[in-house]
Amino acid sequence: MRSQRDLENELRQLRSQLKRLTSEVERNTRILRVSQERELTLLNAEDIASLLHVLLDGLRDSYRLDAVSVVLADPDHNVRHLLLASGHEPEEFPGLTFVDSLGGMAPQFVALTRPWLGRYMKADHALILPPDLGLSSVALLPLMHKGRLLGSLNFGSKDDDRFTALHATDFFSHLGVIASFSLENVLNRARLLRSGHTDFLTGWHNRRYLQLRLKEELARASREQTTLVCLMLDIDHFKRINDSYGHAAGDEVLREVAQRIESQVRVSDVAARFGGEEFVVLLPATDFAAARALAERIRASISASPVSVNAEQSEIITTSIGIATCAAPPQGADLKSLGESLLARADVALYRAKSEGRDRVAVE
Ligand SMILES: Nc1nc2c(ncn2[C@@H]2O[C@H](COP(=O)(O)OP(=O)(O)OP(=O)(O)O)[C@@H](O)[C@H]2O)c(=O)[nH]1
Repeated sequence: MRSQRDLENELRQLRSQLKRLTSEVERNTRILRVSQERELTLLNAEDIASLLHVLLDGLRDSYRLDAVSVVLADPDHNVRHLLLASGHEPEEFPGLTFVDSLGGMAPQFVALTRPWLGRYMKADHALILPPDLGLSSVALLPLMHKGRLLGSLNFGSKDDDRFTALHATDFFSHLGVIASFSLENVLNRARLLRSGHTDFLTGWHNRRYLQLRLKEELARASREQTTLVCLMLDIDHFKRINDSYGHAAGDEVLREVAQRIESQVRVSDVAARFGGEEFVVLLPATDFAAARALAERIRASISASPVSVNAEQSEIITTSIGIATCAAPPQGADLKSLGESLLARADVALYRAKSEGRDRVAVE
């Protein structure tokens, strides 16, 4: 039979075990509650800026992290412009980095389809989480949309054991999915607000408008039996402007280039910003010789005088231009594929102008 003392000992042990378990359950309940609250805040974010605040500051406080960062692939600067259009500068969000491509940011990005947890290595992770914070472990959560890696949400801790390859990653996967969904949601809301036919940066028409007008102009060319010419223009080595002077300077250059093109074309021409640093001009009822002369004038007007990149500095900007022509389409022609082929041929010519040395006009 067990003695009174044994029983008392056992009871004491049980009590302390119960206390430990209760506090563990309480802690887990608290973490679960905090996680659920955070997830709701993420899902309810109404705009990009609020979402970024929740991701960067909210998650850091809720999960008591030493650092949080977000890296987003934004090669066409679309996300940055949506952010600017909502009245916020990217610089307001320390911890947010935009890149043209994720490759080279961290070796794990090559195949980041699930969260990666492990040691913080300066050589591998300095571009995504600052090396001067004394971080010891990291969790990299992929931000995906339709199977494509859009970026990553990154957690850093000074604690070696906080994120290790031994940890279960279900919690992080779930959070990554919620964060990705919330990001796509606020981006779509912002895009909707700005949909329409105007390019926010230059005030020019955008690609959607160009595609509509292209079909209309081809229909007219078919009706009136005239030729339609397409100029596709791309700024040379534009990445260098962004890299040397920053994104805002790059934007200024884009605006100035748009103005210089505009000053050369007729009101009846259709000019649009086609993509990042690419512009398209459609010239209805124009013959090839006139179109080529105009392309040369545009090219010369852009490189003729330097463009200011900030209050003190300016740079000579050059452009490459590709020209393609569509002869009067026969009645009943497939205008959609004619339009696609015209743009594609202008793009091939543009590519040739680039490969032949840039700052020139090339013909299909
Ligand atoms: N500031 C700014 N940069 C943009 C925008 N859209 C695209 N870009 C940048 O434009 C650059 C285009 O670079 P690339 O396609 O490598 O071409 P490039 O440097 O112009 O070189 P080439 O075309 O080969 O002469 C990328 O760095 C984009 O991030 C924008 O709206 N604003």
